[in-house]
Amino acid sequence: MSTTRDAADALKFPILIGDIGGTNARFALLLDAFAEPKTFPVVQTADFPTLDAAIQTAVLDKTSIQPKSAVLAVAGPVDGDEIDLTNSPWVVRPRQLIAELGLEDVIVLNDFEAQALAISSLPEKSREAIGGGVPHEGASRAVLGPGTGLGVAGLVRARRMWIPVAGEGGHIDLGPRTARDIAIWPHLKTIEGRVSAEQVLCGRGLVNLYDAICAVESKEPVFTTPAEITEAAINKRDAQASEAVELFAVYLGRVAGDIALVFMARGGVFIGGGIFQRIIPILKAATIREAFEDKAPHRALLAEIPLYVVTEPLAALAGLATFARTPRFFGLETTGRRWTAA
Ligand SMILES: Nc1ncnc2c1ncn2[C@@H]1O[C@H](COP(=O)(O)OP(=O)(O)OP(=O)(O)O)[C@@H](O)[C@H]1O
Repeated sequence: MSTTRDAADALKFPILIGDIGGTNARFALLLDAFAEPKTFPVVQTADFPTLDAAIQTAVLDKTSIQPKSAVLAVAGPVDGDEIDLTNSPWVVRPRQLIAELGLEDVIVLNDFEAQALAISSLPEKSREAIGGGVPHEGASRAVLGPGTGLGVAGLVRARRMWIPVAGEGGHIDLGPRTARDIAIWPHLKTIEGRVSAEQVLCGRGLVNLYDAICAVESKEPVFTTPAEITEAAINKRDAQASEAVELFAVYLGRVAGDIALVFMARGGVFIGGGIFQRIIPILKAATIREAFEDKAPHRALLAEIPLYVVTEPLAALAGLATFARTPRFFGLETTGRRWTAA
């Protein structure tokens, strides 16, 4: 059973923070309210049988600091005392973490809440603008992150707090817009007949898009992983891989524009996640920007909204750290998601 303590109740330092994706897990320790987080090397979830083993090996065995609390963000719905991860066999058991790691308090959030927390205070050096637009300081923001899946969240400003809104926005429909799209769409693998955004805008989605382009061109696909496709595109070794990466960015710009409309995100739309960071050198900003703004009858509105790529790989950890230090600045409901030692 989780307790009903409020998020505004301060956590005791040192605080272990963790961003646990389907592929990678990133950890840091927060010694006090002012120190920079002490980060640890990124680990692959597949390399450890359990989360507890990963924390023990990747963090606790590397330091003499004993955390008193933990704030973990996981890719999966947080319900109950056993939290399954969507794309990994790990199960998060907060009661077990408290008993075995000597913690007093554990908060488990959704990974896209963490991305939303990250964009509340992302420094300029950790982002790169795609085209124009001017951020409105007190306005809402939004974040999209293609990784193992496609995460989407809004960050709404109300009552002098930031309120992360993490839904399932990665599963909205993605439709064709250009003649080229119309040629490609029939070849995309669907989910129960739908081309959802996540069918295209994530690691396996990039492979889906590449395969569809090969089918249109009557070419046998030569690559099977997202990394092979981006590597071939970066080195200009393969026309279909290059087009797949270019269209991936265009479609992401298109969905980012939709999300901007949903949240009226005059504070900016941010693209996070590992894949986009890897393809920054070959991104064509003008075509992504055009896809973002192509939203009649609201083109003028979109033209004012900034679009950013998050360039800091540990942005979510920084967001979790900001929350862990000052939970009262965030409207985050932790009922059923905060566990305390008896
Ligand atoms: N060089 C690369 N180019 C493109 N995609 C890659 C590359 N390397 C890994 N990927 C893909 O990126 C995805 C993992 O994304 P990311 O690095 O953001 O991990 P993650 O944080 O665990 O993701 P998530 O939080 O969505 O589960 C996987 O689908 C992987 O196949």
